[in-house]
Amino acid sequence: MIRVGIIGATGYAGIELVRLLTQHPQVELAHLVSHSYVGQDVAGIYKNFKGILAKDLEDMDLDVLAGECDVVFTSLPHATSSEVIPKLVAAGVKVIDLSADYRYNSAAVYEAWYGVPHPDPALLAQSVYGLPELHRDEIKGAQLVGNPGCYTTCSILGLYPLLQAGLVSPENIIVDAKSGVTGAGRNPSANTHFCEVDESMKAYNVARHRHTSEIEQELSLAAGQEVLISFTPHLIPMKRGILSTMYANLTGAYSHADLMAAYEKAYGDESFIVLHEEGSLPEVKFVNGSNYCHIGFVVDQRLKRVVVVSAIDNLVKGAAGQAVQNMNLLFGLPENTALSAPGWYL
Ligand SMILES: NC(=O)C1=CN([C@@H]2O[C@H](COP(=O)(O)OP(=O)(O)OC[C@H]3O[C@@H](n4cnc5c(N)ncnc54)[C@H](OP(=O)(O)O)[C@@H]3O)[C@@H](O)[C@H]2O)C=CC1
Ligand SMILES: CC(=O)N[C@@H](CCC(=O)OP(=O)(O)O)C(=O)O
Repeated sequence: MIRVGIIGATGYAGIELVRLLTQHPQVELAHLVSHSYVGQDVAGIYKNFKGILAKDLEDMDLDVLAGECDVVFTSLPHATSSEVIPKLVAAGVKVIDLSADYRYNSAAVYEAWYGVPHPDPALLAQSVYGLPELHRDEIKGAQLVGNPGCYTTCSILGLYPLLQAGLVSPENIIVDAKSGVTGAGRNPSANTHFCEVDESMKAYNVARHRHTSEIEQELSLAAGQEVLISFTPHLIPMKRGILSTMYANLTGAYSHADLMAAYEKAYGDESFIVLHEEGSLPEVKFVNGSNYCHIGFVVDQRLKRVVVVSAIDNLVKGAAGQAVQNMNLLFGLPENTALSAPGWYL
């Protein structure tokens, strides 16, 4: 059995990890770490676990935790993860971090977008970006995986094959994305209060959201040249789900079938990518509760442009599910172990 520890287990992404891992046949939930709920049973905080999981939350010494686990998931805020991870890595345990602290290839880019110097550039250089569809082989041999962000997973997966095949121009790409409110975490704020969000919809952090840099990092690798994008996130009144609508200029007179061939080449064997046939587009209700990313697109021949639509559940493929997918890779298990259930739909 794989002995798992989760730091930040009572946050929205952390508790989704707990939910998914209770169904994993190879996992023993060894330690659930929390600062705010020490000594309390997880089923007393999240009552959906009543009768299913009885496990007290602990505040643990990191060396003891590392010694009693084979892998530790850190599901903490940015800049908090990097306070604990160097110690865990030094103790020899595998770490999958859900924050942004180990996602970047460049400490300077992290500093520019997060406003703080990276605390450990040497460790950042050793970490692997945990998007299995793009970096599977590197992930298998990693000790530290930087699990991608939610908007970024949805957007990169939607555009990557077209840039890799040179079917769209790397210039003037627009990513317009909408997220449910769990993307902002469990701590309530004025912006995420029910009365602020319900029956409304708003763009935020326009032209300055930090996920811009993460999407650009991976799309630049795909295109083999620098890609800069316009990225506009929106908050909408639902709990889960992300829908990205992306606009890119075609480099030639390509048909739907031409572009579909590039997607099939890139994703033909992928367990979690679902390509929609011509005339069908993704919706968040198709993916919520699941680890799948649905992708569909329309070729606008009039404007020589493609409009790509992709959808994920921010808490699953956008966070905890993808982290479990990475764990499966790290331990040589079938990648879809405990993750193959379809979305909830309703
Ligand atoms: N929500 C989402 O859709 C996604 C989240 N992520 C990332 O995953 C990580 C966790 O996110 P999420 O679960 O949404 O966040 P939450 O705010 O819901 O949970 C974070 C948890 O971290 C613990 N914590 C420890 N130290 C601190 C601290 N100094 N300040 C606040 N919390 C602290 C808290 O638990 P306790 O007090 O018990 O220790 C808390 O429950 C973040 O880095 C986030 O950016 C990534 C992709 C998607
Ligand atoms: C709706 C909402 O607020 N979403 C978050 C993104 C959540 C996410 O993916 O997380 P990382 O912070 O780990 O990159 C935001 O815009 O900041």
